[in-house]
Amino acid sequence: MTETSFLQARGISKIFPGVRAAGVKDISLDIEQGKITAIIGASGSGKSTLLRMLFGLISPEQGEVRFKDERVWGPEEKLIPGHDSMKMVTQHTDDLNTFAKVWDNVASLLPNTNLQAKKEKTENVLTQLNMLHLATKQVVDLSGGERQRVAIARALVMQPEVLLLDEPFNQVDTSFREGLQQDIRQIVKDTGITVIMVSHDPAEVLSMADELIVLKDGEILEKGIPKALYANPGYLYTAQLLTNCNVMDAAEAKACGINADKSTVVVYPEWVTITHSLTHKDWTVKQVLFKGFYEDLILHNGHTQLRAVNQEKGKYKDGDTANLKVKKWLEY
Ligand SMILES: Nc1ncnc2c1ncn2[C@@H]1O[C@H](COP(=O)(O)OP(=O)(O)OP(=O)(O)O)[C@@H](O)[C@H]1O
Repeated sequence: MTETSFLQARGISKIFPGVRAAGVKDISLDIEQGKITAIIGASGSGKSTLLRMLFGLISPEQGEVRFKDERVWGPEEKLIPGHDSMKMVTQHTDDLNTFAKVWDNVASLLPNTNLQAKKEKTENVLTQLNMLHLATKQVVDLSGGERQRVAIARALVMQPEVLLLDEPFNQVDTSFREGLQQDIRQIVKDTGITVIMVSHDPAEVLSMADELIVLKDGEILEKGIPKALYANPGYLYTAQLLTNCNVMDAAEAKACGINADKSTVVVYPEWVTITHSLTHKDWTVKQVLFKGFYEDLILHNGHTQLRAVNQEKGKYKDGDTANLKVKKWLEY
């Protein structure tokens, strides 16, 4: 078995009939063991369908999914749909028993054949997810973020080889989200579990994933490691998924000092440097948006609007004139 044959899809398709026959079209991919792979794409691009096919919840109409060189069976071929070595967590934590304690929600999934092992496994997983202190609380008394942790603990206690996460942090507020993301990264490091996640959040996929797969209209547009894809996305679509970038035509780019060969120019906000200027009055600060440890400046030159990151908070106010320089840009 080669390293790349851990989990693989070969030419899988699933088209849902309708006005715009949508779904997943002829996808082939290899998921590396012990890594976090994130599937990103616009709404309706087929992310969830792909994840569900990898798990065996949807049968491909063409092609096949293989896990450790064996076919992943679809729901028609298996009594309990979903591969036994995989577990999936979505944003809907419906299968939690809200009136039972956290401990029982997790432990109840394990057999009673070895009570000591049952206790140890439950304790381990609650410790890994930093929720041992909540063990005796009823789920009904937990916050949305804590409930998501219970759902993940229930998946992990079964010691799956693959954990599939379909936007599991959607309902979780930012502070909770980051803690959970860190814990999952740590669990991957400690246990070697393989994670495949679907997410809309650029910050989340960039910080968590080892590999990104970009889906567009049911097909893989490109893939790569987050740093490389962020720095040099092959498509405008990817750049817009990964960052709130400035998109201009060649004439607008010229006003920013860019001589572009192609028709579309992309400038990330952090690639714009600004200096106060009393002589160059081309650009005016239209808005200063406080972002915590930095500011976003919305600059205007009469025709073009540009978003720039400013680390020197308080330096600019609405109406200031500014000189700007673009350090880097992408052309499409
Ligand atoms: N059971 C279904 N029946 C009909 N069409 C479906 C079904 N499931 C998905 N689709 C369609 O297939 C396309 C892909 O859906 P999917 O949920 O995989 O996309 P997604 O990228 O996960 O979207 P989102 O980010 O909005 O969740 C969409 O156009 C969707 O409407």
